[in-house]
Order: sequence, then C-alpha cells, then structure tokens
Amino acid sequence: MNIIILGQGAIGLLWYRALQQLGNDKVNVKIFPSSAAPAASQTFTFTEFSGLSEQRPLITADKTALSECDHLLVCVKSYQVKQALKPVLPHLNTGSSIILSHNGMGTLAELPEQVIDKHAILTLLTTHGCLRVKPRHIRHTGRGFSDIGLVSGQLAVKQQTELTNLLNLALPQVEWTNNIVEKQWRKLAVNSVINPLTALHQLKNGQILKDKFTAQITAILTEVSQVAKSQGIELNLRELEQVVTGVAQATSNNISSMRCDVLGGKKTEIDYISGYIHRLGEEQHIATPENTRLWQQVSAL
Ligand SMILES: NC(=O)C1=CN([C@@H]2O[C@H](COP(=O)(O)OP(=O)(O)OC[C@H]3O[C@@H](n4cnc5c(N)ncnc54)[C@H](OP(=O)(O)O)[C@@H]3O)[C@@H](O)[C@H]2O)C=CC1
Ligand SMILES: CC(C)(CO)C(=O)C(=O)O
Repeated sequence: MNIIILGQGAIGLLWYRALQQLGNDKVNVKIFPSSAAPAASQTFTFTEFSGLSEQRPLITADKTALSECDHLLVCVKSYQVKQALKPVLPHLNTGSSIILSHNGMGTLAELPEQVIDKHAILTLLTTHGCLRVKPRHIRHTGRGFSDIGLVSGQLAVKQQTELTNLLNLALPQVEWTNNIVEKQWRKLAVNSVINPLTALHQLKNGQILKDKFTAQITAILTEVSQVAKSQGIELNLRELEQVVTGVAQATSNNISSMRCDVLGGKKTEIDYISGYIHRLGEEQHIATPENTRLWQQVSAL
C-alpha cells in the first residue's frame, strides 16, 4: 500500500514514523513536505514516552509518488487544509482516498467539487498526544485511540479493512466506524468547550470544571446540540456534558492545543470550532450567542 502524509508536524510525523516502522513489505510511506521545508533528503527525531530518542530518515514524495498513492493522509491544521492540498491535487492518483486528520469541522465544504467527485474523503480522529519540540523533532506525549470513517464518496469494504488494519498495526487502537460524522460532532463539542475557555482564561484543561463555568458550558453544548440536530445528528446534552467532564478530568494537567497556539503567538483553529457552530447556526437560523462570542473573543486574542 502506498501512503503519503501531507504535513510534517506533530501528528504527520507520528503517523509517518509508526507506518515506517512496519517495513516496506507492508507499506510504502512518504511525506509531502511544506514549501518551507527543504526538499533534500532529511532525517527527523522521534522521542518516545520513555524519553528515548531516535533519528529516522524522512523520505519525501514527488509527483510520481503522488500518482501512485493509495491514501493521502492530511495532517495539517484545519485552516491549512485547503492551501496544503493545492499543489498535491493535480498530481494525485484518482483512485487515492484523502484522509483528513484535524480538529474542528468545515474543511470538507472548502474542497473543490471535482475533488469530492474524484476521491473518497475520510476522517481520522485521534486522541493521541504529540508535541513538535522543533521542526522535524516530535515527542509522543500521550497514547490514545483513533477512529476512521468515510465522510464522502465510496471506499470498498476490502480497502476499508486493509487500511484500518494497517493503521491499527502501526499506531493502535484504530477502528473503522460508520458513524464518523457523529464522532466528529462529539469531538467538536468537547473542543468547543475546552479549547476557547482554556485559551481565554489561561487555564489547564481540568480547571474548566470549576463551578463558575458550569452554566456557560451548558449553554455552549446546548447550541452545539441544536446546530448538530439541524445536520441530522442527535446529541444528548447530558451525555455531552459528561463527555466534556471526562475529557477535562483525563487531560486535567494538559494545555489545550488552542491555549498552546495562543501562548506561541500562532493562529488558532477557532474558525473551525466555535466559528463553525456560528456559521452553521446563521445558515440554519439557530441563535448561537455563546459560541459566537467565544469565536469573536478568541479571534481577537
Ligand atoms: N498534536 C496533537 O497532539 C494533536 C493534534 N490534533 C490535530 O491535528 C492537526 C494537526 O496538528 P499538529 O500535527 O499538532 O500541527 P503542527 O502544526 O505540528 O503540524 C502541521 C504541519 O502542517 C504543515 N503545513 C502547513 N501548511 C502546509 C502546506 N501548505 N503544505 C504542506 N504542509 C503544511 C506545517 O508545516 P511547517 O512545518 O512548515 O510549519 C506543519 O509541519 C490539528 O488540527 C490538531 O488540532 C489532534 C489531536 C492531537
Ligand atoms: C481534547 C483536547 C481539548 C485535549 O487537550 C484537544 O483536543 C485539544 O487540546 O485540542
């Protein structure tokens, strides 16, 4: 199987290393570099939980590799997806799937129609934690699990199974799911609470469980479930509150990705989290004052 990874950041290199470990007889994995990265052959450093580090070769994909690709795994931030795909799409094998792996929602609607017509589009959601220590040096900070499923087009069951088995062998656990869109909404709900609140109030994830945020969390999640319903996704409010509490407890000492971005002076993914709820709400005539305010406040940071 030929897999190309687009995005050599934390998640891209995590998958690249995991797949490369399996050996060439199982998978031929290459990386498509960003224009900022030199194209010449390079190495990258991978640091495990134990603190052990290793250097590994980084094999980059050219146009020929793109024309032979079976699965393109896109591991860039949500706001980078459209731009990152631009130089890749003209050369990508028509039979290749495009697997989007990012926080937030709304990137599918940004893809040109011809792309949607030609390629099966999948989503890969992961709870693994990975830190980019510096360019081409990553540290795996938390073991998690991943869900993969189809969001547009078709992929034969045999290909679904082969892909899932391979990813699961590389970085377990990976499961195929036929309701990936519902899972995306659940993850969006979690991110719509934890990410903006931690970024705005400079909190660790667990600190959003203080009583003073309870009413606001309920308001955010009420809006998310109302907007999700307009898209045919039923989310139970009490269940969402429990999921958010569970994730905040399990990651209580973590700094959310949005807070990290703010601290690092980087652009956040707020347009694809609270901003996505705001846009869909407007489209569907559903008021989303809480998410709209969070979107505006984080955008202004
Ligand atoms: N890190 C984590 O633990 C987790 C991350 N996620 C989500 O996964 C997604 C990816 O996150 P993460 O890997 O941490 O992000 P990073 O910022 O570490 O990686 C993004 C990579 O994309 C590259 N890139 C940006 N624009 C382009 C382009 N036009 N062409 C090619 N490459 C490009 C960047 O290039 P350059 O090197 O030049 O900057 C960078 O290497 C995000 O949505 C994040 O929220 C989800 C779960 C956990
Ligand atoms: C689940 C959570 C909130 C963990 O930090 C996350 O996905 C993020 O930080 O973006």
